Amino acid sequence: MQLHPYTANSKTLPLAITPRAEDVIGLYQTLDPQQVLMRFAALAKHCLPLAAIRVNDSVQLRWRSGNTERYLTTDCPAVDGVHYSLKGPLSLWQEQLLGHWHDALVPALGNALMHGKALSQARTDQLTGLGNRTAFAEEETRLVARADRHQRPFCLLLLDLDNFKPVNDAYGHQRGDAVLYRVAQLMTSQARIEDLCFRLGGDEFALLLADTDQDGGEKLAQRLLASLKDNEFLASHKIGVSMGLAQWQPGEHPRSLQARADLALYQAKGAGRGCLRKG
Ligand SMILES: Nc1nc2c(ncn2[C@@H]2O[C@H](COP(=O)(O)OP(=O)(O)OP(=O)(O)O)[C@@H](O)[C@H]2O)c(=O)[nH]1
Repeated sequence: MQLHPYTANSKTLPLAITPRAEDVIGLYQTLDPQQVLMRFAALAKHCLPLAAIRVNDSVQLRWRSGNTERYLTTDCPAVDGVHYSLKGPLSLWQEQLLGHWHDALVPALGNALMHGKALSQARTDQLTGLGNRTAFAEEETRLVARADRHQRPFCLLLLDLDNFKPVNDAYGHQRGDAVLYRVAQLMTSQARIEDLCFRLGGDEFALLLADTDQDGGEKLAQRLLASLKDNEFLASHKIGVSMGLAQWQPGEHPRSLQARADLALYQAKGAGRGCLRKG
């Protein structure tokens, strides 16, 4: 089966899908992986029962042949092409059909997946793997809309490390990076799965706590504070953490919530650091 090249720039951002893929799925410069998958699944239904499932960076196409379930997996493409594997014996026409799909659609899927990956990288802090400031702003806006609609509480917890600069100065940036990474690890291990953790920049972190009121937020903050204090690596570098907590008020603008949490953080710094203040 011939692999069609896809167009990508030096940063492997997808620029266009191949003309043939365009013919078949009827999408021009498709950039949304979900859209491509939905279109793909819709097309596939005309031929035989099949579902397209996104599994991490792969797309798995599933269908039934008699009583046997078969699948084809496309991996997220390397720069030189798309890898795929076929499971189970196929009839000639199935092979032809898959070949046709493969030729036409896999490059498009590859492009779309790469775009998804690029989008996700643009929202990720490369050092810690947490969401970055862009992701924070998007998620905060989303939470405000959700809380408004469902009348649910949510909290913003801001963290700022104490005495971080001396670590960089005394041991170098690599050690400073290790401190930041450890803080991120402790944040994610203490938070619930639905809490969202971010590094806003430098030694500033944030947590968005969905469906959580001030009391719930305080419990998490105190637990996190204790685990940060107990951490030997951080303690050996005399790293502390100050925190500011604010619960979103109905109708409140995200900027105002941030300002209240920021003020609380400032008060925690003023109160001697290593503690939590509420806004
Ligand atoms: N290692 C490392 N350092 C960084 C990074 N980003 C910012 N910094 C450093 O973080 C430090 C932040 O400075 P401050 O906010 O004054 O740090 P601090 O000593 O914790 O100050 P207080 O909050 O007043 O206790 C600066 O020295 C920055 O150079 C990074 O990605 N890696």
